[in-house]
Amino acid sequence: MAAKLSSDLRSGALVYHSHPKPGKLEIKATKPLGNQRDLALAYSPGVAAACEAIAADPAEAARLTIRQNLVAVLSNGTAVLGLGDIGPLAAKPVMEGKAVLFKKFAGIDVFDIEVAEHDPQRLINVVAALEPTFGGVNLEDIKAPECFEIEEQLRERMSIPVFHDDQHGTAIIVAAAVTNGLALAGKDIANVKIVASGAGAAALACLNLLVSLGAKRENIWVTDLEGVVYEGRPVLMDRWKAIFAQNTDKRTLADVIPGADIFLGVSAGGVLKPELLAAMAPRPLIMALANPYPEIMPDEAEKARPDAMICTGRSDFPNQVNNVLCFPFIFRGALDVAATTINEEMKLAAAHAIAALAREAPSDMVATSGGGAQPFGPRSLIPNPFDPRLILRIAPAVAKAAMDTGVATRPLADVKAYADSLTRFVFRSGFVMKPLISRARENPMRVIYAEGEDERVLRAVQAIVEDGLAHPILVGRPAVVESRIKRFGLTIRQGVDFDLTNPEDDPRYRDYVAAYLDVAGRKGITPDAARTLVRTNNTVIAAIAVRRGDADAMICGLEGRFQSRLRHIGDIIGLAPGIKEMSALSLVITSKGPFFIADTHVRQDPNAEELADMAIACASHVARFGMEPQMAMLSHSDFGSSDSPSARKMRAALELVRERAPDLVIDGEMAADTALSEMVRDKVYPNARIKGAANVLIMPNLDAANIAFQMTRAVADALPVGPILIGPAQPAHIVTPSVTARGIVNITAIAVVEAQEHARNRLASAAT
Ligand SMILES: NC(=O)C1=CN([C@@H]2O[C@H](COP(=O)(O)OP(=O)(O)OC[C@H]3O[C@@H](n4cnc5c(N)ncnc54)[C@H](OP(=O)(O)O)[C@@H]3O)[C@@H](O)[C@H]2O)C=CC1
Ligand SMILES: CC(=O)C(=O)O
Ligand SMILES: [Mg+2]
Repeated sequence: MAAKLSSDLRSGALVYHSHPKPGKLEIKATKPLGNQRDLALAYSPGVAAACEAIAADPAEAARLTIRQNLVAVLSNGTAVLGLGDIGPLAAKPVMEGKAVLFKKFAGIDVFDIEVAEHDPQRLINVVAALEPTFGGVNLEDIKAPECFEIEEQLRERMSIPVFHDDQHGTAIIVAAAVTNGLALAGKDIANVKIVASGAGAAALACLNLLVSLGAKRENIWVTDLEGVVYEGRPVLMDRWKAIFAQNTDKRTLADVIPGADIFLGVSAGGVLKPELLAAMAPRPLIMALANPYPEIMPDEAEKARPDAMICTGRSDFPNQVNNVLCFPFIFRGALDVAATTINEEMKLAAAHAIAALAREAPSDMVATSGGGAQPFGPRSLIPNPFDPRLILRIAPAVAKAAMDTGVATRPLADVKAYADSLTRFVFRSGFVMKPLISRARENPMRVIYAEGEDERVLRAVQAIVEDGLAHPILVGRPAVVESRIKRFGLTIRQGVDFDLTNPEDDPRYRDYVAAYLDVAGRKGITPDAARTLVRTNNTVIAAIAVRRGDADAMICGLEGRFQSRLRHIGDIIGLAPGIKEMSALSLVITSKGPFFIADTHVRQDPNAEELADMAIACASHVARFGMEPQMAMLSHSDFGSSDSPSARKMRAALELVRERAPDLVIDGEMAADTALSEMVRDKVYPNARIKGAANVLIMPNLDAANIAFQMTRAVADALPVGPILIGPAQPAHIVTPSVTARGIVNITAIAVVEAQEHARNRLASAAT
């Protein structure tokens, strides 16, 4: 008997589904509906314009409605996971689940549709009639053999992709796992023996795709509820199964499994008994993919065959061979070129992209998803579902295959630009960071990382090197860095991809001590203290490297206190001309857009002068993101409504900015809602200079700034970038201990672009 769900998982899942409100989905409006005019545009009479445009040209539906991004996840509930024919209502949680995965992994909107219809022909009519609603149809958990006929007919009748996920999504990911598993075992697909348990939707589609990859039909043995599928079997046969019928007197799974290189289980929990594994070929690939209970639990399989590579469909074991690795991305690619179908070439392109991705070094984002980030090997034959590169690799490959085979009705002008644009689904910071990432790549500078042994830095450096953003220098002990790189399965190499400064043994040690004494000797630092610090304090080492020109920018702060890091940077690197004190600008990316907050980390209670300096300095940092700064001096007071000292301070700061930088778009003093909503602002002070939502919020003091920043992060699930340190003479940034590897990549791009500007300024001043 297969293991059942643990009571902890069962009760956790029921709470997850019922709280805080029932189900996993809701409909969200994407347009404002706040006044009479919005109503007239969204609905009658304005909506008629959109209707008439589509009536005149149906292609306009892609521009004026959600259709091109909307997929039906449709089931009649006849083969729900491995739970069987539990009916359409009980299938609804699975369909809602698929909808969430489509949205989460590929930004595709889904209506889940559960149809109470067993009759294939009537179901076909229902689905075909839905064509005007959707850009694609994902058929789900419809049992074999009816599912074959249903899909076949719908593909003929409909001009949008119809894709039975249990067949083809599963087949694609199985093909990728088999490709990689056989490569590791050193076996050729043409010679391997494959034994399948299950002869339904998933099994037959997987076997067909394996045959197109080179597997020999005579090497494939299929079993189902009746046992071995053999020629002339009188019961439970259909024309799709018959393709794999063998001329044999073998009748059971136990009869056919000896010598098998691959066990493909897409049937039901617990059907593969551990004692059967002993007779399998060396280094067998065991795919126990029934959900939620696999044909054999991995621990049992491992005990019986320690040399086996084991996959399941579940997320709580390594090697999750599940169609979630495919369906969001194959639809993304198909929808983005308005493909009329998903054909064999598109499926093979997806399978190859998935197999190839697993062989790349693991991604930093997988490490933070809790899914583990194992390097390619028997326990990591295929990518983790949280691997952000899935969409970046699969969707463009599929879109290109659709274009190459002539089924794309809206071909892409530039596949590379399309692939770049997909980063918006991966990194919430992707769009906002894009201008800086592109500029960093143009001229990567040397960035030194004080905490060069930290896992997040190493994972970030892998991404930075792959993306060509910077030449990293790690402060760290070579043996530690080396062993961690190996442990995390990264491919970066010292001396090739990054340089190393070893605090315990660097030939420049004496010079660094001398350089440190040069700048800090007059601040009470004795030579003895300097020698110790230059051996033990990695922030000091990184800062001296920047000062001496051994690096162009530094990043520190993964551990320790912000203020002590700041002091070292101030002492060693010093302040840029015209800057009296440093400050910190933080970016938060929310669902309503990005905005900057200053000063979130440095100055306790800046006066009007200091606030004005800070606002002017912030503007150039914001401009690097390709945004026009719309700045607001924030207060509890709205345009003079209060005369408190802090309101007067913000008014005075505004006046100073206006004198010193008259072109800056800035206004105040104003409350936060006045700054963020034009509608509110129009009521308070319609003549304000800023337009739309302010994107730079200058706060009256550190408490206000830091609280606003942390609250936005927590309440709005906003993504932070920074803090960006403003004011050091050369680029230096202090991240916070909660930073992720992606956060380090982002701040690196910022530092590189700053360093490029410094280099240009140095050249310009040398020339004059
Ligand atoms: N990991 C993944 O990504 C995926 C996993 N699956 C899993 O695969 C399984 C099958 O799904 P699907 O193909 O859609 O369903 P189908 O109903 O189309 O097929 C089920 C097949 O399994 C066979 N079967 C059922 N019980 C047993 C048993 N005790 N012993 C041997 N064979 C059995 C059936 O035999 P018969 O033909 O005789 O009725 C049938 O051939 C499910 O557990 C599902 O969760 C499916 C899709 C994706
Ligand atoms: C994963 C999936 O689609 C299934 O088990 O049915
Ligand atoms: Mg399914």
